[in-house]
Amino acid sequence: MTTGVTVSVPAKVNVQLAVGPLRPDGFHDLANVFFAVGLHDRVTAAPAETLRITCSGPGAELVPLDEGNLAARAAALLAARHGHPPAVHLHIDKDIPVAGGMAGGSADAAGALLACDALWGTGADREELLGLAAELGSDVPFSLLGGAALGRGRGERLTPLPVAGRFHWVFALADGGLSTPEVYRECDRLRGGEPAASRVPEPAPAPALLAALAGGDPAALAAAIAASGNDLQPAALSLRPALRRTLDAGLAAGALAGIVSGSGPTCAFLVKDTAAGHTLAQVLEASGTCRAARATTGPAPGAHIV
Ligand SMILES: C[C@@](CO)(OP(=O)(O)O)[C@H](O)COP(=O)(O)OP(=O)(O)OC[C@H]1O[C@@H](n2ccc(N)nc2=O)[C@H](O)[C@@H]1O
Ligand SMILES: Nc1ncnc2c1ncn2[C@@H]1O[C@H](COP(=O)(O)OP(=O)(O)O)[C@@H](O)[C@H]1O
Repeated sequence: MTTGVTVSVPAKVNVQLAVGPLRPDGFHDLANVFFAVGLHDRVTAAPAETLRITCSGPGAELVPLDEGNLAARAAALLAARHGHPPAVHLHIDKDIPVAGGMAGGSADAAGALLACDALWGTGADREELLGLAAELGSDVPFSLLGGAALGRGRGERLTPLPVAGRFHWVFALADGGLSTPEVYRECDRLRGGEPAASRVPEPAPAPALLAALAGGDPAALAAAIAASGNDLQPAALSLRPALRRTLDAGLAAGALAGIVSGSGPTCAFLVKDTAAGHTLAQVLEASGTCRAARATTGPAPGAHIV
């Protein structure tokens, strides 16, 4: 008897996020260098009469349990495409910070696609799942893929990137989230508003950053992050000035690089090894500039059945 299918899905950090002009459809063209890390949500799909969502873990109370939940939308989309009734109980066990700039909702959507496909036997291939993922959100395809990848377009057109070895990270989790559309709007405002925000040059990945990933060189990656960085960081800092203190605390404690993760407010710090990660996490927690700090590594594999 099938009791349920559980899928594990990683969080991401954007080691480079170059944001281009505001497009007429309200999105921005990106050069988005995604990197999957070892914080995971687990999505379990179990047989049910209707579509039902439950959620546990830190921040679960912030996750919508209605049809607005990205995992519910994923299940409904897959069901509709295959003429299957959208009947499933999805349980989300969260470890990815909610509204933290680490693609937690996208992870849950990717997890729901894979788990429902297995539970229902819809037999969607990789290409179909990636297409459905792109309909659900710009970051959802990468949650399926994992590893490291360059996202073009609004972030959904992926090219896998080679990475040598493992990179060590510490994530400083913040109290409260930031809204992704608000951060993009603030980015446009800081650029001088329309039409100036539409005249920004086309975004491009930094060759030195891609070489540092491929070479497995943390010092070179740190230099490339400092040089190319995250175009949404000024907007996140403008909306949440306290993040400056978090970044300063991590850098003062010896991190190789510090960067706001995507639209924030999580801050990501690159460190040289496991020991440095544990020390930095302790120092950050003691600094009072974050709610909690987590040391982990990447690249992590994309959504997979466990
Ligand atoms: C900023 C990033 C970086 O990876 O992630 P987060 O930090 O939110 O996790 C992504 O671009 C977030 O992608 P995702 O969260 O999937 O966004 P979507 O649901 O597709 O879009 C939400 C809203 O964000 C804005 N948006 C998103 C993507 C993009 N390339 N340009 C945009 O302007 C639009 O206002 C859009 O209506
Ligand atoms: N399964 C889900 N998990 C988390 N948030 C979700 C989910 N479905 C919808 N949301 C909504 O998406 C918003 C963005 O959450 P999330 O994807 O965690 O952050 P981010 O876009 O910063 O990476 C949340 O505030 C929440 O209202």
